[in-house]
Amino acid sequence: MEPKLVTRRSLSAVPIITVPPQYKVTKGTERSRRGSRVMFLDENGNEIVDEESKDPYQGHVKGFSKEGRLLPSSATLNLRRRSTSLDAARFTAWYNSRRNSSLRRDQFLQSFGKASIRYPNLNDEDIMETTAHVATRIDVSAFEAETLDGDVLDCRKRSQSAGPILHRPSSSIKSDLNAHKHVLEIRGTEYTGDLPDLADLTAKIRQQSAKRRIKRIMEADKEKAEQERLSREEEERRKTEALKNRRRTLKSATFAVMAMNVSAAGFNFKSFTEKKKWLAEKRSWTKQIAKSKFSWAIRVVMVLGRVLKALMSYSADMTPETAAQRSFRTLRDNSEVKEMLFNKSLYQRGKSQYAYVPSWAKKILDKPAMERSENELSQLHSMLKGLASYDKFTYRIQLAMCRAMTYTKVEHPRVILRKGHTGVSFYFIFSGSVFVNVEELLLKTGHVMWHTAITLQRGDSFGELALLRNIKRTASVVVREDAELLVVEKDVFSKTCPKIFDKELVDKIKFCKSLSLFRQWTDDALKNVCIEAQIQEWKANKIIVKDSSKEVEWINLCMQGKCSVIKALDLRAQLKLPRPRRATNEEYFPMGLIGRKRRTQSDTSKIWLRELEESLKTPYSFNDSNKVDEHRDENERNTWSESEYESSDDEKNGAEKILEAMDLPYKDQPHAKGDSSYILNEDDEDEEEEEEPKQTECAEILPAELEKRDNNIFEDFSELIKIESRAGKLNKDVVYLNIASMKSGDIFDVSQVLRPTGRKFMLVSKGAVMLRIKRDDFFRYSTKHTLRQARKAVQELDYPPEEIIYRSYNERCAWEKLKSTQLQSVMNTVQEKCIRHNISFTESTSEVKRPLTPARVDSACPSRLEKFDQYLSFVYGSHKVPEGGATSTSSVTKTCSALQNCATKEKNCTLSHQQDERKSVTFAFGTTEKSE
Ligand SMILES: Nc1ncnc2c1ncn2[C@@H]1O[C@@H]2COP(=O)(O)O[C@H]2[C@H]1O
Repeated sequence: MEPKLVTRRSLSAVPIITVPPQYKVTKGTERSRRGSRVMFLDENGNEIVDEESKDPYQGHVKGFSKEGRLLPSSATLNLRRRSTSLDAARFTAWYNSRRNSSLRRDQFLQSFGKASIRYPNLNDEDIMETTAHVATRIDVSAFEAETLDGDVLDCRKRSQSAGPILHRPSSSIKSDLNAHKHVLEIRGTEYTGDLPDLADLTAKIRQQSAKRRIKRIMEADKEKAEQERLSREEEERRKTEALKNRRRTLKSATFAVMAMNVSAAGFNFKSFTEKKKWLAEKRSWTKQIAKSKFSWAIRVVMVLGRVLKALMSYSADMTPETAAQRSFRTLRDNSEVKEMLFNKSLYQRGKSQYAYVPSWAKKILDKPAMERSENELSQLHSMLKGLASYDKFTYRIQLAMCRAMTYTKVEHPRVILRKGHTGVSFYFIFSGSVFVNVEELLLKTGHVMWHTAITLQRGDSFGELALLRNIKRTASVVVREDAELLVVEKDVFSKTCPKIFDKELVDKIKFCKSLSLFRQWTDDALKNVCIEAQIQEWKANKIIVKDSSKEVEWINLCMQGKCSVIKALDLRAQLKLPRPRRATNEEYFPMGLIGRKRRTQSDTSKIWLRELEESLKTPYSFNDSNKVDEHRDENERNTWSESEYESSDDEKNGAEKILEAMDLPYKDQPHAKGDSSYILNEDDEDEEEEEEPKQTECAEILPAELEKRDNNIFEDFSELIKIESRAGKLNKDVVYLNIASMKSGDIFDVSQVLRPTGRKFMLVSKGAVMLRIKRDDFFRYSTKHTLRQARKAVQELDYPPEEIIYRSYNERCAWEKLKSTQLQSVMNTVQEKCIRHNISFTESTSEVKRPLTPARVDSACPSRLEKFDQYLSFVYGSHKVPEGGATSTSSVTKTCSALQNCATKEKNCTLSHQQDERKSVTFAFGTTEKSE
């Protein structure tokens, strides 16, 4: 008997239960009671309908046919439930999971228990085929056991005699249900396929359904949110629209009202324009008033500020000094708290150093020596100034080295020099650091070991020994940190530099010998002082010393050319002149101080070297006739000559003197002289205290800034006056007076050198060559006797005291005033005459009506005075000019006699007490000196 395949869509996924004849079907399962309808189909697949009610039969089947007869035992009843969507979903999940397993399709169908399944993925015909031969074998229990959890029957209740019972298992039954066992039990050995794991299946279905549910919920939420958003937007749009409409309506209403008003009032275009104009004017007045009020307020604030400032300064002047202030001032004056005070200049100097060689300097250093311009050399020189080893050379040697040096960069751990090699260059370290390694003989063990003698860093130099002593390299130099080196070649360093040094030394000694200050000095002492001394050339108008009371490190002597000694007179401060400070002997005679300087040179191009050597033959021509050394013993003076000096110095050539000036602590060691290749060491233990090189942090400075910096140091005098004036247009309280001029052989502020007075003078060059001697050296090599002599010699050279300078200035001012008054009176008389004679003075069209003033006459001298003469002759010429021309007129005579008187008076009063011309005070206003 073939079961009929139910193909109706509504029943498509609903399993059909075939009831074997021997079973009774009990009507009314739990599920059916809850709504899953159970249908009974006959063997043809038709619904069994209740005879009486004509409704589909839903009661239990007790083996009756639809006619109420008992069905034959062979009859088959198809019992089916109405599907629910849940069933279909579960089935799909189940089917999918099974399909993916290794279960064969027929087995699946078998295991599922039905052939009457319709599912889109299954071919109807396939199912038909399969179900045809399996349907008979499948019983209700098998289906029930395999079907979804809700429909699993409790097979334990089943008995051979009892009919199948369709009911929902209770949860307790479900929990310990072991379905596959029952399936096997039911199926016997016929079934060989995989058995579904019900727990897995259930979990999977639940999981999937939960996921779907969540997805559905999320989608619903999303949709809801979207809808809400849309509705909100719509709402807003509607609101805006409404507002717009309202405004539009309002506008049109207002316009209508206005129009009505205007038409009612009778609009007058003229009055409207006037009113508009008036309103604009009113606005501008208001603005102006506000502006003027504001400027008034500013002015008031400024005036108040000034008043307050004045009051503050007045009160500061009037406030008595507190005890603490007084004691601090005393300490400061006595230099006892010198270290405590912040030295700004030192700080600035530190800042201006370079960390690395700047690119512009590298460009210059790349050029051949001959192509480097003077300007470039001075830029290089400015950059190198401050390097300790560079500063030890004299100015001319520094310049020679600047012309010749090259740049090189070496990286760690390169060996720059090797012990025993022939020396070819001398090196300055600009950045980085190097080890100097020497071979050391340990006397205790007899071992020779390499030992780092020193770590050299920025500002140090090396490689001089082999060049100056003409020996092999005495040590190896290895790069410690990547280093930038400035290299000076052997020719320049060992030949030219000593020559320059020798030449300069001879000049220096010769010059010093000609001065009274060094009259009593021995040759050796003089030579020692001169090794350290420096020759410097100065252009006109450069400030050599800005404040003599502070810059006491050097003694300045004029070798050649001229300089002016300037006193900046602060007119406000004249009433309380500073009391000269008396220093202790120790402070000003530091016999134990040590100071050093050095000189070197270098280059590649031989032409410039030859030129330089040629130029060395010309000595500095300092003025011997001007020397103050009038009382000097003629014989003693004659004993000194260049040739004698040279012959007396045989044992020390220029190179050795340079080494001396370089002040190297190791220069006398045997290895440094080439006598031994080892340093002898009695200690076995290496005590290596490596000093960390201090790298100066600083920014790169461009040449322009460098120039500026140099200008700050060696300022222009005219610049200085400009700067001073800038503060308050023209600073009338400070005047610069030229109190003396220096020529060859003069010493600047010599009294300050021997016993500082704290007086401030400025030294300005008019184009000069100066010799700077270190003050410490001067005192180190001088004896009591020579000092006494020096003091006596320089007594006459002191500058006039402040009182005298001040008085001279006042007298000069009085004279100027008198002069101008007299001139004015002459001018007035002349002008009166002109007017009386009704004659116009037609000197030039632009000056016709302008009265002549003394200032104008003064500024135009002498041409103006000539004109004045012409004018007088014109006036008197046409009306009988008296004999003798203009000068014989009474007024002019009167003027001349007045001028004469004034001049005499001035002459008398100008430093009448000072006979020496050095002490005459002339006046410098700005850079222009007004000579009498
Ligand atoms: N003991 C030392 N301490 C510091 N530097 C040294 C010492 N010995 C030699 N040098 C330097 O190392 C350089 C090696 O080459 P030079 O001999 O030409 O010059 C040498 C000096 O500049």
